[in-house]
Amino acid sequence: MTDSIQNRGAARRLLVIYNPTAGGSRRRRFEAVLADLTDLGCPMDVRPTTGPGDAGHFAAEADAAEHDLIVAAGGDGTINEVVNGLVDLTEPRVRPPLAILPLGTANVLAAELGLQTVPRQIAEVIAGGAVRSVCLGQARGADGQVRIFSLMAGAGFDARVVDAVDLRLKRILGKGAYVVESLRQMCRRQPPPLRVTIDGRAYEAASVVVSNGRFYAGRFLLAPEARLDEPCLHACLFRYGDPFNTLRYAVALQRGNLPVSRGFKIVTGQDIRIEGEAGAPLQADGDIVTHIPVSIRSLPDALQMVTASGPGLA
Ligand SMILES: Nc1ncnc2c1ncn2[C@@H]1O[C@H](COP(=O)(O)OP(=O)(O)OP(=O)(O)O)[C@@H](O)[C@H]1O
Repeated sequence: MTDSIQNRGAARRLLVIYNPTAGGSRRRRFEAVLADLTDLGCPMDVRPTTGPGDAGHFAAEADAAEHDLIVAAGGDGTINEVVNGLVDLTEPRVRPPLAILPLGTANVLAAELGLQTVPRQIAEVIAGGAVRSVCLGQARGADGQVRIFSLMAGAGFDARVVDAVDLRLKRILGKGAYVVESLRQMCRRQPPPLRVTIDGRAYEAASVVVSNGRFYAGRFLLAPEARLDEPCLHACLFRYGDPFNTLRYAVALQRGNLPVSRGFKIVTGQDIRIEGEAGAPLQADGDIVTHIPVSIRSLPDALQMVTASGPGLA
């Protein structure tokens, strides 16, 4: 499939799955990219979503005979839905590769793939960027449902923040809403530690983020050795959960030195089990998808993606 799309010669035929509410509506960027794609000769069908779930259904219905590429236009949540629609583990069939048009607040996957927010650059990557295999993660939660993630899955502090963040405030403040919720969560009761088992070895942590890529919450460095095209998950273990250390971790993340901070450790692995207080939430790619206990594993070469030459690729 990769070769056929690159050797076809003709402009890529696109199916654009568009979340009009992403990032508090970045309509101008969206329209500028579509205009540039038209300039570059790409024929396209645009399918706007009307609510949660649509993006996944549109992706699952995509037909490689009609479209050469799916373009997920939205934030990391929309991209996650599209990825879950494209990767059907029970009934594998040929589906078009995925490109992204970042319109969200954090756009972590765009950062991994080396995409900027300049419309012309985004359009050029969609129209002509190389197609590569990337690895994904799979989380099976307490409800038995499988959810796929491209970036990360987290339990503990960050999942509680994602779970409780005020979505109306997010529309107004963007990332600032997460800062407000983080401060609120710091003042709340600290739950018992998580037990994280990585390829058979057990660890204890206040929080864990299982990362498939390098970045977190934008372009902040979390797991420097992680690469999307390598089949290995990086379990980032936060030993402490008290307010002082949580604040210290947040400052270190901002400064780029979290990976060498005291009480932070990265353990790589393929199979990861997270246990702890029953019913505690698990976030994947920035949305709550299930609850612990959860089993996570790496899915090698699970998806074809259009990329620039980003830092998140080996
Ligand atoms: N038309 C729609 N109306 C309301 N919600 C939608 C619609 N389409 C998709 N959604 C939901 O919006 C949620 C958030 O979307 P998305 O993550 O793309 O944007 P964002 O939250 O602004 O960006 P980021 O993830 O970078 O913070 C998704 O989980 C998706 O289910």
